[in-house]
Amino acid sequence: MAKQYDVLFRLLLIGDSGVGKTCLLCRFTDNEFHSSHISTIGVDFKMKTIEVDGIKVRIQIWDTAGQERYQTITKQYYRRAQGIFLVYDISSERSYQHIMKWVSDVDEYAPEGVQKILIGNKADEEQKRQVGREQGQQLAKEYGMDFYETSACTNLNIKEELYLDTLGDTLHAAFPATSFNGQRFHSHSSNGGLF
Ligand SMILES: Nc1nc2c(ncn2[C@@H]2O[C@H](COP(=O)(O)OP(=O)(O)OP(=O)(O)O)[C@@H](O)[C@H]2O)c(=O)[nH]1
Repeated sequence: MAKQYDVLFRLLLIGDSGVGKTCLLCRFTDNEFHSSHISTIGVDFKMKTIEVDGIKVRIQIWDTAGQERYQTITKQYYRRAQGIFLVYDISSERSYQHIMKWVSDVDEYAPEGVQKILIGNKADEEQKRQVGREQGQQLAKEYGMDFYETSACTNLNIKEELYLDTLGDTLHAAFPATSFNGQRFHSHSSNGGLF
């Protein structure tokens, strides 16, 4: 049977409960949005395969429960991640304040040098905004992270570039001939679940 991919990357979504991690994942992989909040139990994942300059890149995106009671389980997944999205909700100052705690968990449990990306989600909720864009930029700068404001609801900034930015250096190291400027031919998704 033909090999289904050339390289596999694991990305992890972390952040407080309710910031929109599951919705971001559903947008990434299935281009869907659900308005209900069903808290993730433990860990879940979905996959997406994209083709970059002829290289089949399988991206496994892990969605972790934000609730404190699952932290022992979720932290076990940090060490296998190549990229970590730290998510807060722009309408929740509290979720933004907690990013410091999530960063210290990454420092403790993830491999050294893992790519970190700060995400301010729910950017469509302008009227309820409690966290300025500059605050996000400032925090990202402080910790050496890239920063995006997104909306899983309106599909703002949720595109392949978001994770290709994260993985670009790693992919380039594995396939030096790849420029990442080539045409992306197709992508498809599949689901998987744990717990
Ligand atoms: N307006 C708006 N609502 C969103 C957005 N993303 C998620 N939500 C809503 O926020 C709520 C929580 O979203 P989830 O994706 O379930 O949150 P989570 O971070 O996975 O939560 P846990 O699984 O408990 O950790 C749901 O009601 C979503 O519909 C967004 O970009 N904009």
